Formats: sequence, C-alpha cells, structure tokens
Amino acid sequence: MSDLFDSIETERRTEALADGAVILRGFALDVASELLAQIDTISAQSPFRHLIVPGGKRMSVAMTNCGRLGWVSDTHGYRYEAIDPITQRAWPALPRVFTELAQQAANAAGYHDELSTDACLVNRYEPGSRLTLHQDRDEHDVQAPIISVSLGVPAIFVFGRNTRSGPTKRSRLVHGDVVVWGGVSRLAYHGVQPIAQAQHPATGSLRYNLTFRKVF
Ligand SMILES: O=C(O)CCC(=O)C(=O)O
Ligand SMILES: [Fe+2]
Repeated sequence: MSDLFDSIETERRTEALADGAVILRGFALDVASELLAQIDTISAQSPFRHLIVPGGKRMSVAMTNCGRLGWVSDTHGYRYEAIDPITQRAWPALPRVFTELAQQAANAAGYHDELSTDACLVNRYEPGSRLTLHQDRDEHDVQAPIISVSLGVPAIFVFGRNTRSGPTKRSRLVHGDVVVWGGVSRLAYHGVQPIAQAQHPATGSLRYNLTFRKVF
C-alpha cells in the first residue's frame, strides 16, 4: 500500500526549475485523454503544418493553434494572426478543458491572476523533431506566465536563462507534465531536444505540447 501511495505522491510533485518556473508533474493526467480528443477536433479544422522560419527552413515540429490568435511564421517573420493562413478562417475556439487546466496550473505554480489566454499553440513532434533554444517573446504581454502541457512520448526539455549563452537545465517531460514559467523567468531561453523513438499508448510515436499564451 505505502509503495503505491509513494508512487502517486511522486507522480504529482512540484519541481522547481528556476525562479518563477516549475514543473507540475502529472498535473494534466486526469484530463489528458480529453485534451487529445480536443487536439483531434482542432486539427480537423485547422490542420497541423510545418511552418517556414524567416531564414527559409521548414520547422520539424508541426503546429496548429486554437484561441483568438494563433502563432505563425513565414519568410516575413514570426507573429500572431487572428486568421489561419491555410484555412483563411478564424482559429478553432479554445476548449473549456484547456482554459480550466491552464488556470489551475497557473494557480498551482503561484500565479493567481486570471490568465485570459489569447492563443494556444499546439505542437506535434515526430521522432527526431526538435525545437532549438528560443525565447517566447512575440507576445506584447510578458507579465503573464507561459503554461506548457506535455502529452504522449517523453521529451528532454532544456531550460536556461534570459540570455542564450547562460547555463541550462535538462528535464525529462512525460505525458501529463505541465511546465509554468513567468516572473523573472518569463523570457528564459528554452527548447526541446530531438524526440527519441518511443511508443505511448495514447499517441503512438508522437508527442504533443500545448502552450497557453497571453499576447496582449
Ligand atoms: O514542446 C515543448 O515542450 C515546448 C514548446 C515551446 O517552447 C513553444 O511552443 O514555444
Ligand atoms: Fe517556447
């Protein structure tokens, strides 16, 4: 009995990452299957696509969005758009299960203001997909924290400081983990190392990630 209890306790623990940044282990587990079902609904309306970065390269991560705004990139730059450039329609609405989870995670991380998420970027990683070290800084508002939900196969998440050259910390993120970064860590550099071949019962070889952002 106590072994089982211990493992549940460790699955749900909060892990400090940096000042203002935490990993909430297993925080999204209870709603993970609902989140995945919503991702299917969203991507049926606004399909996953491999965006082109301003330098001309195609991103290895496939992306779509939901919410009032969506993050897009092309040879002209990175920006938020209210209209999906592929469908020429508004992005799918933010499902309630998304906004509720994001607010609960923000609260659990010590950010008690109402979140008012403008954009949820949905990332889909195949084996080998990665996200190089970057800052989330296309948002006009850098007061609100970023809430980031991991689903499917594990990833090695790299979290650094506010300069590209600062020291970094590597954390293995698994299905149901939520990372929250704000305050003095809001503009911390972060990235995802190439996803290893693995299988998850809910997603096969894929990893999904949701990030909730306040843009204005
Ligand atoms: O997939 C992740 O864990 C991080 C995603 C991320 O940094 C982003 O979408 O900007
Ligand atoms: Fe990011």
